Amino acid sequence: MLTRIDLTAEDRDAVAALCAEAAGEHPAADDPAFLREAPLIAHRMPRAVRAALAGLHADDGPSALVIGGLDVPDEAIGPTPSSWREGRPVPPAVHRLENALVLYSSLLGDVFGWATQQDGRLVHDVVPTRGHEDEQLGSGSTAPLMWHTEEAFHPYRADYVVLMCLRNPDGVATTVGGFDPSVLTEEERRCAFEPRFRIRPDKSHLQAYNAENADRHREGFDRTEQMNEEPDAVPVLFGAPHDPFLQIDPAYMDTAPGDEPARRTLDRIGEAIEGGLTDVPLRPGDVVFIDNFRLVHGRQPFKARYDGTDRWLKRVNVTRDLRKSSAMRLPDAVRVVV
Ligand SMILES: O=C(O)CCC(=O)C(=O)O
Ligand SMILES: [Fe+2]
Repeated sequence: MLTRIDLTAEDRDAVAALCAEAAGEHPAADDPAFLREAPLIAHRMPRAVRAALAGLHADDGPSALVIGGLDVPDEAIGPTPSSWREGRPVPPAVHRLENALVLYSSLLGDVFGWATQQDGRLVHDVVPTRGHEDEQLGSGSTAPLMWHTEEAFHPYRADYVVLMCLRNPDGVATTVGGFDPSVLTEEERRCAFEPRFRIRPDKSHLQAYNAENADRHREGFDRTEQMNEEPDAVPVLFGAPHDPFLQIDPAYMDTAPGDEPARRTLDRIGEAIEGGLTDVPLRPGDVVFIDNFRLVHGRQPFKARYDGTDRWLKRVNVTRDLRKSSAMRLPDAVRVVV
């Protein structure tokens, strides 16, 4: 399910040099000119990095990859922000690490964001936030974050979710799991491929969690509201019957009232996933790439400290084809899906 490579000392220096060079030329990791150039710069990444990401992209082996070994200077990155809204301006050491995240990611596809999440930012902060402890959100803590497909509700969800660890003092694990369709009966398999399931947006896409750009992104909030009130019926499995893709988020999902076979099928898939979850405790400098069509992910519970030393991840969404969402993007923000 998961492979891991660690940068050699030489490769670590090479990656750091590219990130520093880019930081000298572009003001931020989400700067449009940097994003435009990132695939080109990434051609100069060490061969081991390019080979590992090409392997994931080929889609014929393990569906998650950890690239470890980036240097994270704990002092220089500053305190863990208390929410995704904080942490600006980005300290130079964090800017360079965000560059690494974008450069790695651009070897897989196009980095993009959501108008309705973290105010349309492309590089997200995943940090525990006061008041969210028991929420099914990246900013939760005491409650386990139930495994899910990222943006399972959305037709243009990421092909890959990429998480970079800056800090994780208690070794809290990200969970990763896949699904083996052979556990289903023929009838259940047919049911899973039929549009009998409804997936709602998670709370991070609600306007209340995104106050600042509410007007600019009105269309996006209206659409998510609509998806929340009247979710389309979708299948839970799609693609090749013998090797299906998965869209599932049990915490935000149901079946039509009275559709017992669909309920049973969903439960069966859920049990199988649950039984095969793997803990991936990220260390500072680890970047995990998760194939969001094949694997689900979540997080073990933990106790937040709220003292600037908390667990801190950076997250980007990557699509293999930004064009497919063109009808749902803002004209002046080509990488933001509304
Ligand atoms: O905190 C984690 O390890 C995962 C959180 C998560 O699900 C996400 O950021 O999409
Ligand atoms: Fe997630």
